[in-house]
Amino acid sequence: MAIQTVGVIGAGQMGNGIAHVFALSGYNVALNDISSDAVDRAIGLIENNLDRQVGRGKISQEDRDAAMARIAPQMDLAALGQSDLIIEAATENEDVKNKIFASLAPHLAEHTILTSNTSSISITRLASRTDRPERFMGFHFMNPVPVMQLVELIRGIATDEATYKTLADVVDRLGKQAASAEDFPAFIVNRILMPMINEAIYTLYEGVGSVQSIDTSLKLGANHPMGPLELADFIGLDTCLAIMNVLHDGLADTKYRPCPLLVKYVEAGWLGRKTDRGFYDYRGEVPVPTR
Ligand SMILES: CC(=O)CC(=O)SCCNC(=O)CCNC(=O)[C@H](O)C(C)(C)COP(=O)(O)OP(=O)(O)OC[C@H]1O[C@@H](n2cnc3c(N)ncnc32)[C@H](O)[C@@H]1OP(=O)(O)O
Ligand SMILES: NC(=O)C1=CN([C@@H]2O[C@H](COP(=O)(O)OP(=O)(O)OC[C@H]3O[C@@H](n4cnc5c(N)ncnc54)[C@H](OP(=O)(O)O)[C@@H]3O)[C@@H](O)[C@H]2O)C=CC1
Repeated sequence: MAIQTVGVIGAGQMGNGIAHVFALSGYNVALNDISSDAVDRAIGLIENNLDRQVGRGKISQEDRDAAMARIAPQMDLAALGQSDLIIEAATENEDVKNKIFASLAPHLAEHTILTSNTSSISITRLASRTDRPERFMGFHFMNPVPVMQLVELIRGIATDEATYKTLADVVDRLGKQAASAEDFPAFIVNRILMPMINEAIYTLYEGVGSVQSIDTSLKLGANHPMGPLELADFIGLDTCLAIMNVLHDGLADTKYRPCPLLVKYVEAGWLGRKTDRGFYDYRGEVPVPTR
């Protein structure tokens, strides 16, 4: 099936990046969130990011204008139901995601493909609560979406071949690269990345190194583009904790125990860049370590 219209639910850092790349590739995008402020912020960010791409000669002004014209804010979730493809990119919480899919159910067109950008939650379980597990898939973009090449494709137990093929074609049209992952907790990228980030937080918790020395070590000693604590702040500490909890619960192995310091930061509401404070404080000119 050829996808033309896309509904994106959740206009946070992933939702804005997903809307950006789909619009730039010629898809019509309806962008939804429970908060109209979040949608307004996302549209502003997309404009800035497209402008930067124009400034660096990556895209033309015409491409930028056409992409912006293809993005429509849509506060009515029901109106997304007629889209060819829906990408749920709301908060990493299974209840939130189930409620979104339940609210959408009465409004869906027969052919609509449902996907979730979840970082960790079982696709089979999310799909089983909908009326179309065969047309449901994990569609996992990486942050920042306009820059990162990979999209993980995760089939639930019931996902049909036509759905998989349609999404693989979409990834091609976006100019990105797909990797298939089986439906186990946190799939591939986060199964490997998140325990490393959690271990970096344990390294801080146990006093082995400071925020600065841990990040410098991995940047200069292992050539990572960002240190693990900087990356955790970039992803969002609430999302990191949610992923560790899914790994811990789903694989029942203590090696996935979330670091108590990560829990404390989330309890404080210090969620990283999105709240201006996490392992770094971003409120000044330059980020300052908080430990
Ligand atoms: C949690 C999950 O479920 C899965 C995940 O996503 S895990 C997270 C995966 N992501 C990562 O690991 C990111 C690691 N970090 C990086 O790769 C790099 O630090 C980075 C690409 C984010 C920034 O790179 P940098 O060299 O420090 O910065 P900079 O030169 O300013 O940016 C490089 C490019 O990215 C663009 N960019 C940077 N941040 C951006 C953002 N938030 N949105 C859009 N574009 C962005 C810049 O415009 C620039 O584009 P051009 O090459 O077209 O000029
Ligand atoms: N951060 C990352 O690096 C990556 C995240 N992901 C996944 O993408 C998803 C989104 O993450 P991210 O963008 O970082 O999160 P954010 O916290 O930046 O954004 C989530 C957005 O979803 C909104 N939201 C919450 N509930 C609903 C709802 N019922 N209907 C519509 N919108 C809702 C939130 O609104 P409010 O703030 O008002 O609650 C917020 O605007 C998660 O599943 C996450 O695991 C995947 C890859 C990378």
